[in-house]
Amino acid sequence: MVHSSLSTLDTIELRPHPTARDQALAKAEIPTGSTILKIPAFATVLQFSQKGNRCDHCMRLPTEGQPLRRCTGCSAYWYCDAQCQSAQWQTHHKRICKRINQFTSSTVFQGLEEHEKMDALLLNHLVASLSTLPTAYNLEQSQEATLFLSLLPGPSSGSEPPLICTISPPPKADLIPTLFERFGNNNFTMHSHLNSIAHGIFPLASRSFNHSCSPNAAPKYTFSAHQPVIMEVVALKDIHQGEEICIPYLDPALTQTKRQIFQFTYGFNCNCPACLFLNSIGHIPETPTDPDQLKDLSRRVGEFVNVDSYLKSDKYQSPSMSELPQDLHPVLNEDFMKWLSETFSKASHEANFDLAAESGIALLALYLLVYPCNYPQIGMHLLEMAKTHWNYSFVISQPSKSKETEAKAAISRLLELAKRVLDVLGREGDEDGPLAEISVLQNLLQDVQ
Ligand SMILES: C[S@@+](CC[C@H](N)C(=O)[O-])C[C@H]1O[C@@H](n2cnc3c(N)ncnc32)[C@H](O)[C@@H]1O
Repeated sequence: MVHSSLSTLDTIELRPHPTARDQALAKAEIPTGSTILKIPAFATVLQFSQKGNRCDHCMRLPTEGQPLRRCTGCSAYWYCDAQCQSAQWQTHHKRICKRINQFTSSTVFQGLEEHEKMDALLLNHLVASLSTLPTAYNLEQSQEATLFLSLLPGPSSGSEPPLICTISPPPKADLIPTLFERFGNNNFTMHSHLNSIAHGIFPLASRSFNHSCSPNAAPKYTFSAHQPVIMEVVALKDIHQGEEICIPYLDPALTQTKRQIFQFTYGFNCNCPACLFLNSIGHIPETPTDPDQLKDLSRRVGEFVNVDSYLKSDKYQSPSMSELPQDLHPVLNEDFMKWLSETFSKASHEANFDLAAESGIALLALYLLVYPCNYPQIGMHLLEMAKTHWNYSFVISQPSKSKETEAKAAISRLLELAKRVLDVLGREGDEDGPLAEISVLQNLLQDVQ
């Protein structure tokens, strides 16, 4: 049975899928950049690295002159102001405030891996909020709760984490395992400008979207005062009526590890063209260690992908991964992307411009090969390339007039491409993100004499 909150959506409808139960199909034409679904988080938990840096409720960073206020009961949760604190108190904090410190310092909790600790806290936030329903744990009183229970369980999640809150009456014995077996399969890692900050539950999105390594849509997260985080699923390209809408469950660049993660965490094998091709290769050759061979691979992947044409022409079409010749298969090794990314970053910071330009182009080529067009990683990298070019041309060196004109044109093109890609997903996450940065740089570029 399709849940009522889904049947009322005017963008998608669920249809049976051969192996994934259902799939979300576009009800009408969906243009690039449109919002397909917009929903608030049902339960969230901040990553430990973000604790005390962001509000535990709305997840915004504090504004200048207004430090976060700490819960005086437990000292373990931080809020923008009384409104955020009160909202979270009502939804779940009142059930856990007194016990949270004892819980997090217990040997059971301390013995968990980092991600298990996050799951434990998220589960507790979820259970505590179900206990605050008009009749405790009567899930029929919450559309989101019944929808969460209707989600597909993961293959095996291990033993469920301990609970903090003991509510009277306690939940039925099978509720906690039933919730927890849906965690691995359905929870989202929430991010701001590609940095992960929290985990969250968004039942309607979980019920709707299957995975693709070449997704036509992606989730973004927006923060606003006193509200739970909002997830928006945005079309990365024009989606035709009847087409399946898929999002990425994992970074498509995880060429070697994603297969295992799909099997163990999600319980399926991805049969997208890229995964079928990667499976057909079997073992991806090691990345060479010889610097000349690495340089040669970097140059040739750029040629294969035709990065020059991407940078110059607006009619660029990236080649399919399956066309990659055998002698270039080592570029698909995750170590190669890691090496390129580290080389680019180090060279940019050390103002080694030739190396930064060379590795930056090769990394862009690899991104064009593994990511679909308009994927935010591509836009973020184009912005980094523009900033590196800027630093070299206008901060570090004193260019001649002709070199300056050349540099301005190259930087301006990189910024234009970065904006074009990032505009598709649109503003998300924290204030002053990459789109704001692009606009500042574009204005500054106009001022360069
Ligand atoms: C978050 S749910 C997606 C919604 C699901 N189709 C449903 O009907 O509820 C995730 C589960 O859907 C299935 N799934 C998602 N993407 C898939 C894919 N590309 N191929 C096969 N199964 C997939 C897997 O069982 C996975 O664990």
